Amino acid sequence: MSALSERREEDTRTPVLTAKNVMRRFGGVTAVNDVSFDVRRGEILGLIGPNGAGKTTMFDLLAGSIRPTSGEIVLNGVAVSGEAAHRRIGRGLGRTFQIPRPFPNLSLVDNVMLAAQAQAGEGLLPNFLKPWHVRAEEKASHDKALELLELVNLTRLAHEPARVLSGGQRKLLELARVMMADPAIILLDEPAAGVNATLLEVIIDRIRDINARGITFLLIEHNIDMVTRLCHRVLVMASGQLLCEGTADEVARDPRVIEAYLGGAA
Ligand SMILES: Nc1ncnc2c1ncn2[C@@H]1O[C@H](COP(=O)(O)OP(=O)(O)OP(=O)(O)O)[C@@H](O)[C@H]1O
Repeated sequence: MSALSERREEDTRTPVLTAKNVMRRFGGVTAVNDVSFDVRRGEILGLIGPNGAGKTTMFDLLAGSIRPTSGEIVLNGVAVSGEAAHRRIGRGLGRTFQIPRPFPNLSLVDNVMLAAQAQAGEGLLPNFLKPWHVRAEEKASHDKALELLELVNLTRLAHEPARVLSGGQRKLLELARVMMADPAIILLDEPAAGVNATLLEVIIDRIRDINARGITFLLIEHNIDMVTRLCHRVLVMASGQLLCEGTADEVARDPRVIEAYLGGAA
């Protein structure tokens, strides 16, 4: 085997994202307590657990909106715990939010293009110095935004203002926005929440399609049907800790998981 192909093989085996003994306290509350896991390259990994389990805090830690009290986050082989969220986007991490907030009066295509600008941290000076370069970049960005809107079935609405979108369509737009940065991994926060049954099928279908292009997913989801249909593997959190992992069927049968959900409901 050549050095190059060995390197490639190694790359595909390196987890995209790793949490190592991650802990996060808020005052007296330990929201995430000594959690370790890998997100394997190419998989769709689910993160489930009852309310208050620490899932959103874990996402915030992975994406860089908050720092761990202790422990380490490794993204594509690089320790990133001290790095800001926008640096992690540059390293291939995309994140969607439970309640997407597009610019309501801008068209869908402008919303997607703006995501790229925000991600590149664009300054005024380069634009002033090289206007022709900027025009070419804008054209490429516009074309890419249209392609991504097609990928998420929103071509028909590309030039409509984002305010006309339903909750589910906003989630699809968010997916297109996140794809502008060519992520290696996308963290999806409750993609099924507030989405009608028809659009849910479109979202499941689109996530599968994007995953088939080699993009890894980690998703928080309360809709167990969606988790069962989409996820290759599932992690369960409860009271800040990782309770177990397995296929959706395995974790659904695990007495510790049943107890955690029943305990939460009591
Ligand atoms: N900024 C904060 N300040 C204080 N406590 C917090 C903060 N963020 C989260 N917590 C606490 O940390 C714990 C975990 O919350 P988190 O939102 O991560 O859970 P979750 O699993 O995402 O819940 P849900 O499914 O309801 O969204 C909870 O007890 C919560 O009250």
